Amino acid sequence: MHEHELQFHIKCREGDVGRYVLLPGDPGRCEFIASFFDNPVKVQSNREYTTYTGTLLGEKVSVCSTGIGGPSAVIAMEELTKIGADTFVRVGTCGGIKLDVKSGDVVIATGAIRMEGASREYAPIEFPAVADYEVLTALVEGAKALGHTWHAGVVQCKDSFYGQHDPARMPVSYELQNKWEAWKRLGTLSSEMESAALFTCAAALGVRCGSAFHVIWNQERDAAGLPQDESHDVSSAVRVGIEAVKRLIESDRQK
Ligand SMILES: O=P(O)(O)O[C@H]1O[C@H](CO)[C@@H](O)[C@H]1O
Ligand SMILES: O=c1cc[nH]c(=O)[nH]1
Repeated sequence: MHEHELQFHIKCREGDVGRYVLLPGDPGRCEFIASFFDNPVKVQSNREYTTYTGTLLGEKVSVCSTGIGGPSAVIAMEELTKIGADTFVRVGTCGGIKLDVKSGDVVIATGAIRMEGASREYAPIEFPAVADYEVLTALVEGAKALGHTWHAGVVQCKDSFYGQHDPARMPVSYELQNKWEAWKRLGTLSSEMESAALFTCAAALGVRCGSAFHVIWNQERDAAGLPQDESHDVSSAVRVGIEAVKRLIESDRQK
């Protein structure tokens, strides 16, 4: 499929999106993210993929939702790359694992555990799913500038949301629970679903990708009997993502 052609899933073509694209999972988050752009326009909506384009600092930027999980996320990345995007910032939600990661905090992924399927079709399992250094740095600088409570480190990705939340119910509980214990001992910050596939796909395509998340809750704090809220306001993570894109635009202009 060529760049001038309408892409099969996102239904966008060359010219519809900017070089910089924010990638939320939830299509319902796109309008809010686009409200930070100048002159945002809804470009398309098909399946889980809703796309808006506008500008930041005079540069064309877009937001495109990816749905839940690695398979649909890498379809978005593949098709957006074909029509000119080369820098991706996932803005998602996650559940905390490390005890000091609390509801309402922002987590920035330095790398992602590949306990999912899509990345295995891009790289052997020995290849690490890591964030692009420039995007990662921009996200950390953005979080610091905005004064949010943030953490940077490894996140875990999986394909089954309920395998994370109710592992004992699964016939493979012996595997899920033992691995979860390992992620805890290894200091893993939180769990989400798309970054491992996106980071690995980005490496295969030669594009840049990083991720920032709003922490909804922390099941390990619950298990430890620690105080715990549940927060669904994703605006801090979105602002960190927008701030990072602005920083990337500025630093790319210096190159
Ligand atoms: O809020 P989003 O970006 O969808 O991210 C997280 O939320 C979904 C699960 O509820 C998964 O997509 C997970 O990665
Ligand atoms: O606990 C959570 C919260 C958001 N997304 C996940 O995958 N897990």
